[in-house]
Amino acid sequence: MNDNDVLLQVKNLTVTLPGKSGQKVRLLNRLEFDLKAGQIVCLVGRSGSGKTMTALSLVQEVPSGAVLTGEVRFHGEDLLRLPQEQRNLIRGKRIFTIFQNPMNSFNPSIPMGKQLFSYARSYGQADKSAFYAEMIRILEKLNISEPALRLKQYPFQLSGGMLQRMLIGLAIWTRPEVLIADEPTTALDPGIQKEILQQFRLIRDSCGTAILLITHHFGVVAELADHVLVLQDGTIIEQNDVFSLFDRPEHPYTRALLQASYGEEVVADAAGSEEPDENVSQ
Ligand SMILES: Nc1ncnc2c1ncn2[C@@H]1O[C@H](COP(=O)(O)OP(=O)(O)OP(=O)(O)O)[C@@H](O)[C@H]1O
Repeated sequence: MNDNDVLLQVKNLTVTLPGKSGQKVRLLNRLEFDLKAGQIVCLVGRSGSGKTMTALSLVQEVPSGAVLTGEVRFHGEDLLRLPQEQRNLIRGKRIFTIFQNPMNSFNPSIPMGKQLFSYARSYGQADKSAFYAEMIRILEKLNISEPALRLKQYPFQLSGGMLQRMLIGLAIWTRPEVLIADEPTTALDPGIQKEILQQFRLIRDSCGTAILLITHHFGVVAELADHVLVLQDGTIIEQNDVFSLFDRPEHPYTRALLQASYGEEVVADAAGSEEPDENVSQ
């Protein structure tokens, strides 16, 4: 990897909200980092440190009233200054996002397969049966039972964990240049978590996708990350390659995070969080 491989370059990224007494509240403070082709970057930090806000900022989806400044350069072009139409062409296929609540990503009144194919068609996939066959293969790998049936069902008929895997499946089908995933496996059981993380590695290896993965788990970081960003109160207080960060964490906050998760298994978070009933609303 060299500097020419930088796909996404974040400079001075700041998000402010108007506060009660007229003072501005900074939710993100001058973030600077790069995502290179084929690199997995993990973003870690305590709850409320701004991890989700960072992901939202990268695709210009900050809450209403919030002001986003700085630069998010994709192949050198600043997304914050691109016309909406051009941004929309990049978002979705070239930059794919997986957020925590998968229900928000789907239209509740359209069967899963139909909306997945409609997405695929908008990116040039004309052959419906080839698309279904490929999606079914991907969904099987993600441990979705009866994938052909699931594609006929509506989102409300699937559990949250299944919807999340549908979205992850679509990301795998898409082979994006950049994948931004906010705690994508938290709600899933340990075996499935491992498989999904493995799939992320495969996308990276086979397509050179740059992945920004938000996680609470240093076990996941140790297993997947090339580079780590540590966020505290909206500021990146430390970033380093994964080996250096584990060997020589410089900031006391990073050391505290590492200590708190010392001995944690890769999938410890999901232990005991069994996936809910698949046919929630049937
Ligand atoms: N819609 C919103 N409007 C105003 N402030 C918000 C909004 N969403 C988040 N915040 C604030 O932004 C800050 C960062 O929140 P964010 O959700 O990014 O944290 P996080 O690190 O992702 O936390 P968690 O690990 O719990 O998901 C917090 O102070 C939060 O209160």
